[in-house]
Amino acid sequence: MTTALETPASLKLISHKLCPYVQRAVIALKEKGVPFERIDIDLANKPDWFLKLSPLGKVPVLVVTTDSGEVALFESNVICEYIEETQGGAKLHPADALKRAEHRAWMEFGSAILGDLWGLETTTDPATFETKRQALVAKFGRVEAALGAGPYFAGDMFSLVDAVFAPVFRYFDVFDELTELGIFSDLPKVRAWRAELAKRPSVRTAVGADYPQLLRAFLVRHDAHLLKLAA
Ligand SMILES: N[C@@H](CCC(=O)N[C@@H](CS)C(=O)NCC(=O)O)C(=O)O
Repeated sequence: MTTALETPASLKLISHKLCPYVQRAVIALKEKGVPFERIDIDLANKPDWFLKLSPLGKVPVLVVTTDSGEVALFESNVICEYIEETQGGAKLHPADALKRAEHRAWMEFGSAILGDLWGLETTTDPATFETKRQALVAKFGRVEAALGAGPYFAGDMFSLVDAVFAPVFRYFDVFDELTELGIFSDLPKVRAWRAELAKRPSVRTAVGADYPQLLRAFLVRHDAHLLKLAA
């Protein structure tokens, strides 16, 4: 069935520079070569127009304008799926339904693992910090076990799983450096995958060379207790 939504006239991504959920949508758009407008907002002082658009008050939101009007899509994985379904360019999902479902499951995993990190960020107790750290190490161990020969999650094909995990790794790298999480030391396939993702032009544009510096400053400002835990 063809609907008006399948031919958007314009795409506007409501964004925050440091948000790894936004970055996965940017990567998908860049991989497809789709023109879009990016509007950064201040999450500490959300504008009213944004709160009207975003049911959860979270970025990203993709505002899709068609002949019938505007639709504000939220949830980054849903946005990525919409981009994949409606835009030409390289395919970012496998053609096989079972493989595609597997990929979607790993996209969810990539979101959940970010949530686990944020649970750890708010911890002030060293014992809880260590328990959560070990849980993360175990989860990345599952990622290691799921990886094949590379260079990407699905071999030669860059997919939405790669788009989801590339910003996750960039986020963890900064966090790892500040707190000595030591998550990746025994995970050679994850390390190799992470290095390949960092080279990808879409990832470099979406995450930006200044990202580690900006995120580090943000974490130090908002999560100063972590530095004490790591000391
Ligand atoms: N499940 C959401 C998560 C998005 C999310 O947590 N975004 C954060 C920034 S990285 C946000 O907007 N936080 C603002 C808030 O919660 O007030 C998605 O995948 O899009």
